[in-house]
Amino acid sequence: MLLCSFQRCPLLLGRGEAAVRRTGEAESQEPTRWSEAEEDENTRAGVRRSGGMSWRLLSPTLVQYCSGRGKREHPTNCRENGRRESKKMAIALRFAATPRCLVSSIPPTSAGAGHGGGVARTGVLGRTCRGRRLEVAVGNSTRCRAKKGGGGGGGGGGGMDGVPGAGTLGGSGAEGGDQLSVVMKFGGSSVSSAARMQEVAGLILTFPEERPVVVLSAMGKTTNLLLLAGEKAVGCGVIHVSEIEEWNMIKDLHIKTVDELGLPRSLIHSMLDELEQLLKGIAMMKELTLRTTDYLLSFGECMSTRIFAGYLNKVGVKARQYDAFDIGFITTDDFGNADILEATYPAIAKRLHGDWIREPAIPVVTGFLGKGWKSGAVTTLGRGGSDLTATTIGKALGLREIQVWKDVDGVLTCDPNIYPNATTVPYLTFEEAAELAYFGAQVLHPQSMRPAREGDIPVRVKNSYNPKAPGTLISKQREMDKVVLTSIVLKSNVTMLDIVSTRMLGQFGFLAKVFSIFEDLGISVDCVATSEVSISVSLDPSKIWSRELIQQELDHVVEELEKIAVVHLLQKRAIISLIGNVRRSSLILEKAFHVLRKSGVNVQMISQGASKVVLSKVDLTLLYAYISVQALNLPSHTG
Ligand SMILES: Nc1ncnc2c1ncn2[C@@H]1O[C@H](COP(=O)(O)OP(=O)(O)O)[C@@H](O)[C@H]1O
Ligand SMILES: N[C@@H](CC(=O)OP(=O)(O)O)C(=O)O
Repeated sequence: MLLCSFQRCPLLLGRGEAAVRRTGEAESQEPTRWSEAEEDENTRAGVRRSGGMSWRLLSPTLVQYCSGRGKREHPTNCRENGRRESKKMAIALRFAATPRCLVSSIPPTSAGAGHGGGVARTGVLGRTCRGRRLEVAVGNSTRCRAKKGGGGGGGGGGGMDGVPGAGTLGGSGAEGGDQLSVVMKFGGSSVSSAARMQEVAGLILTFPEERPVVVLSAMGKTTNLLLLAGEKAVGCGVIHVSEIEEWNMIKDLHIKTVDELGLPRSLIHSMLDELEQLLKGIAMMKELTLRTTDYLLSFGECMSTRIFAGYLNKVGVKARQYDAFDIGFITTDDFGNADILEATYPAIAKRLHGDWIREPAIPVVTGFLGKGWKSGAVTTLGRGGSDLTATTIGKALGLREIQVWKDVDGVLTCDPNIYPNATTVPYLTFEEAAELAYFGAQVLHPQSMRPAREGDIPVRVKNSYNPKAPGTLISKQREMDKVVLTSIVLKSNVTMLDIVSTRMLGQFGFLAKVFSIFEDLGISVDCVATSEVSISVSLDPSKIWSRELIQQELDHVVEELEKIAVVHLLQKRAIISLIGNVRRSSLILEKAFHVLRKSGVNVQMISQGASKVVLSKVDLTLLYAYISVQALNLPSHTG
C-alpha cells in the first residue's frame, strides 16, 4: 500500500536534478485503513524494498533544512546525518491546501554602537516538498535540516542588604571550580513589572546550587511600544514627541518599576533621556531606517537588564549587567533580523568567563541584541530573539542547560490562543522544536535551537508563573516509539509562487536556474514542491517576518522568473505544520486529510517538514482548532 502511495509522487532527487515521477494506479484506489502494526511493517518494507527510497524521501527535507536562513550546514553533511538518523527522526508534515475557494569570513572591524549615556561602544571584530495539487508523498524521512561590568546600573557587586540568605547563589563563585552552570532566560511577560522582577529574582534564588547567566527581554510589551513610538515620531514633529502615548507608557513603566523596587532613578535616567533624544531625532529626520529601528528597540533590553541587575545587587545577590553588543555578540548587518556570526562564541565565552573568574557576579545580559560586524551598529536578532541570545550563551560557555522561562507551561500541542485546551509537550528533539519554531510557533525563536543542537545542550522551556510545572525538555533524542502527533503549528500570511515550465520536462538545470534567481535577489525559500513541469515554493517566513516582503520585491522576483517560466503569485496562504513521528505518517495524514476534507479544504501541496494553506473564505481559526482537536486525538498520542 505504501509503495502505491509512493508511486503517485514525483520524487525530488536532489538539488538541481531533474524530478522523476513513478507512475502507478494508486489514484484510483479507495483509501485503505491499516493497523499501526501493519503500517510500521509497510514503512519498513517500503524502505527495505526500495533501497534508494529513503534517500529520495530524505532529500527534500535536506534541501529545506539546508536552505533556510541560519541553517547553512553543508548539504553533504546533512545528507550523511540524514541517512544515519532517518529512522528515528520525527517529521513535520507540510500541506499546501486549497480551500473550497482557495485564493490565496568575518574580518575584524570596529565602530561605535550606542547607548550608555551617549558613549560610543568600541567595536569588536567579528526545503522541499514535492507534489503539486493532490500529490502526496509518504514514507520515511529525516532532516538534516574588558570592560568590566557592562554599561551602567547594577554593575559590579552590591551590598548584602537584601533578602535573607541572598548572596549565596553560586556558592563561593569561581573558586573551587564553581563555574557558570545554566542560562536562565526570562521573556518580556516574565519581567513585565516590579512585582514580576521580584518574583523572578526569588525564582532564581530557589536554585541555590546553580550559577546562572541571566538573559532578559524588554519589560512586557516595551518592544512593541518602542516600535509604535518610533513610527509616530516620524510624522508628529519634534515638539510633539513628548506627547507620544507609547513613549509616555515606556517612561512611566520603567520609572514606576525602579521606584517600586527601591532603586535610584539614575539607573535608567540617562537611557530615558537618550531615548527621548532619539525619538526627537527621528521626528526631525522624518524617517525611521531599519538601523535606527534596531537602535531604538535596544533600549527595552538595556533598561530591563539594568533594573534587574540593580535589584539583584540591592537584595544582596551580586550581579553584573552586560549589553550583548558590548561583549562580543557579533552579527550580520541585517537590521531587524541579524544572524549571529561564529566569532561570537569565543568572544562572549572569554568575556563572561573571564569576568566570572576575576570577580563572580551573576551576569545579566540583554537578550535580542547584537552588533553588526561591518557597521558596528546595534542589531536585533528578530522578534523573540532573546531565546537565541540564551542558546548562544549556552553553547559558548558549554553550560549544562539552557532554561527559557515563559508565561506558558512549556511548548504546547498548539497555540493556546487558538485552541485553549492545548496541553504541554513534555519532550521534543531539537529538530522538532526547530520545525515548530521555524513554521510559526511563537513560543521559540526560529533560529534558537541551532546553537543548542550544535553544542548538544538541553533546552528547558518553563513557566515563570508556574515554576513547579515540569515544562518541556528539548534535547538531541527522545523515545519516539509511542509518539504519533506531537504538535500543530500555523503560519499565516505566507507568500507562494507556482512556477511552471514545459522546458523542465527531461531537462536539467531548470531548478538551478530558478534558485539562482532567488539567490541573486536575496530571497530565501522555505518549502519547495516539484513535479516534471512545475515548482511551487513558499518564501522564507523569516524574511517576511522581519519586514513585509514588499510588493516591489515580489514583482521583481516574478519578473525575473517569468523569463524562464509561467509564474503565479499566491499571497496570504498559510502553512499548517504537523510535527509528528515519521513512522506514523500515514496515520497522521489519514486523520488530517479527514479533517481537511470535512472542512472543504483541498490539499494543494504536501511535504515532510510543514504545510500551507491560505483560506480566503474558510475560517482558518476554526479549521486549525478543528484539526487540533481531531488530529491530536490520535490513538496512543503521547506527545
Ligand atoms: N505551541 C505553542 N506552545 C506554547 N506557546 C505558544 C505556542 N504557540 C504560540 N504560543 C504563544 O507563545 C507565547 C510565549 O512566547 P513569548 O510571548 O515569546 O514568550 P516570552 O515573551 O515570555 O519569551 C505564549 O504565551 C503563547 O501565547
Ligand atoms: N523584546 C524582544 C525580544 C524578545 O525575545 O522578547 P520575548 O522574549 O518577550 O519574546 C521582542 O519583543 O521581540
